[in-house]
Amino acid sequence: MAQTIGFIGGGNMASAIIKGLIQQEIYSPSNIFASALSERSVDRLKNQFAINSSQSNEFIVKNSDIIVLAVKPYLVFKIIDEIKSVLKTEQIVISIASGITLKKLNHAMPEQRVYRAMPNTPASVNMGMTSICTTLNPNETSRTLVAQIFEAIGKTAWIDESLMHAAIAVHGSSPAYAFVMIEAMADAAVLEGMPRDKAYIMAAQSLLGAAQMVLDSGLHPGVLKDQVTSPGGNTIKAIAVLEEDGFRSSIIRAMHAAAEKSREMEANN
Ligand SMILES: NC(=O)C1=CN([C@@H]2O[C@H](COP(=O)(O)OP(=O)(O)OC[C@H]3O[C@@H](n4cnc5c(N)ncnc54)[C@H](OP(=O)(O)O)[C@@H]3O)[C@@H](O)[C@H]2O)C=CC1
Ligand SMILES: O=C(O)[C@@H]1CCC=N1
Repeated sequence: MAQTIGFIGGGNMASAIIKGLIQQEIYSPSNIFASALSERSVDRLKNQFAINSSQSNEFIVKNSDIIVLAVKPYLVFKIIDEIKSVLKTEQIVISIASGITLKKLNHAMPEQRVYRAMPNTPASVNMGMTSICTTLNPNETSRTLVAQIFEAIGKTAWIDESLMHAAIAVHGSSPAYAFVMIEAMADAAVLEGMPRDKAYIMAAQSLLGAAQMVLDSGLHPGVLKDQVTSPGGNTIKAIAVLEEDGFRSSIIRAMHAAAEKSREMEANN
């Protein structure tokens, strides 16, 4: 494992990864660096994680073996311009920004070993999913280092860059769809009289369990669904309403919209 890791941008996604890395003892807080724009965020990073935080991106680059670009996509090339003079040859740089291609990253940092990754916020509880791609050759040793970081905080997949739009839709953005579903399920339970605090736990735990069954059993989700739906029972009544209301097609259209937005961002950044 590389000795130090630095995040340029210390917001939601960087914080989720930092939390996971510390919890899994992959890096000690003293070996993690992170920058943010505001003093308030710099203080939060220091107070929350006891890491080295700063408003200076140069400070992060100078102290880190691996640099993670974790700013909003429109800022990525501005930041690269800013840190270019202090970047070391062959330094490992991972961009997690959506819609920023390897072609453009490589062009902006020709001397560095560049990776593009799409993580998600469940990294904060070590249940992340990260897709990774690079143009570096298959036996490049830094691949292992990069994979180790994300494997420590969840599952990883090496993908062709052309699949990044799908990856963003299916696991980058999808925690948000799940949170909306949990909120809606809890509201429905509250409507039926369940206390709200219990309702959130019940909704979240049942989705967590269902997801774990898909991963552990290897069974088709439809088979697992059939195991819940007793003939003439409660579940099939609910499924019938979901189908009437276009639940599946709504998800498919929503994810297509996320992927389309990603394509648009690639074209414009
Ligand atoms: N959120 C998510 O679930 C996911 C996000 N991503 C990608 O991660 C990236 C970051 O997203 P997210 O964490 O949600 O965004 P946030 O807005 O939460 O975080 C952005 C961070 O960048 C900091 N920042 C802004 N300008 C600068 C600057 N000039 N120098 C250094 N730091 C700066 C901000 O500082 P301050 O706090 O002071 O404003 C903030 O800490 C995006 O490119 C996004 O596409 C990828 C996968 C999932
Ligand atoms: O919404 C976004 O643009 C980022 C990328 C995936 C999750 N959040």
